[in-house]
Amino acid sequence: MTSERSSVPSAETAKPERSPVLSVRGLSVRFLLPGGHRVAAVTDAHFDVAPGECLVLIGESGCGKSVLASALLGLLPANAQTAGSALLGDLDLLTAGERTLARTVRGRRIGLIPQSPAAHLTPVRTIRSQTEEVVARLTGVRGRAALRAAAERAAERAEFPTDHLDRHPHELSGGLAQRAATALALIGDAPLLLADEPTTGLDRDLVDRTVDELRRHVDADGDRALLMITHDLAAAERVADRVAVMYAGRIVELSEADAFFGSPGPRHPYSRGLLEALPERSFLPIPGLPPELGSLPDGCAFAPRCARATDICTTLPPLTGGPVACHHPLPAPARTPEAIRA
Ligand SMILES: Nc1ncnc2c1ncn2[C@@H]1O[C@H](COP(=O)(O)OP(=O)(O)OP(=O)(O)O)[C@@H](O)[C@H]1O
Ligand code: NI
Repeated sequence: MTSERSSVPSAETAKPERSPVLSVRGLSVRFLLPGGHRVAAVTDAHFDVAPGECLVLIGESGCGKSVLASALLGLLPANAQTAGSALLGDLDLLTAGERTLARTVRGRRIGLIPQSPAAHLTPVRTIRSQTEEVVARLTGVRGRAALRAAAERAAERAEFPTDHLDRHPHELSGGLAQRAATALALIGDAPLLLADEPTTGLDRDLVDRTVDELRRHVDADGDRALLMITHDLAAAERVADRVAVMYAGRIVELSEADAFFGSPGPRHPYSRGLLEALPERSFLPIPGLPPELGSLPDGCAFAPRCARATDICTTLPPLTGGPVACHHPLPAPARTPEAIRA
């Protein structure tokens, strides 16, 4: 997918001097349960998302991806405790009050592309009235004619056909509902787009179109970034500049997408297993199951499932100093002169 991105100033040109759109440091989330039990849903996450960049977060069901997204949006339930920081510009999302988050962050500084657009859209109102309402709330546009025109522009921006604006959500196909939800998410011109499983339930063509559109919205505005969560590794490969792999609440690998999906491939044995489990690769599932987040082992949580594990894996592998939190990462193959030239 690199060719589709090559014409735009993406991560390579955008990254070096400009400050990140989002900077997450030591983010942890614990759920406190009755009886003193604690669920370590997210542990010590560190990552940046640069202007113009798409970072995709992958990992098996239950590993903490959505909890991480909820933490950024200030939407964790009352029994959650957070640590660390998540800077969006100069605002720490983890310590900001609900009033700030509701008034200035959700919709305005973070555009949320929902998992299930049908559930996110109000069923009893037309797309036009919902779009006009969001335009009125998030922009300075006032007056009937101006709102109508602005809503149509918002629809066009997400390639939602304006002649469908007077329909209700149930009268739309899955793809059009996703575009309507995307149109709403883009209205606030938020610097960060956050998409948690935006392609669930869509067929392959629609998955491709949806992620291509997200990519286009990032490329169209060099200051914007996308953090996308997905199970769908093909969608991740299509859209990502970088990939973060989460296992049992920790980001265990953070790699350039080209290296991850191409050569040398994933370096953490878990990420390698995820990719190799795909039908078009070796189609071999990773043996065993992920651990309970309420009772994690002391060392590497993947060790019990890992063919490369040794005694040292009972200690926690640090992520610092490299992109892979593993005592025995897969080697980066020696680069031949041909490969370097290519
Ligand atoms: N309110 C809560 N109280 C206790 N535990 C919770 C709560 N919300 C989530 N969890 C736990 O946090 C863990 C991470 O859940 P999360 O929804 O982030 O997973 P996920 O990676 O998004 O999975 P999926 O791919 O299925 O969406 C799960 O083990 C879940 O049971
Ligand atoms: Ni989730």
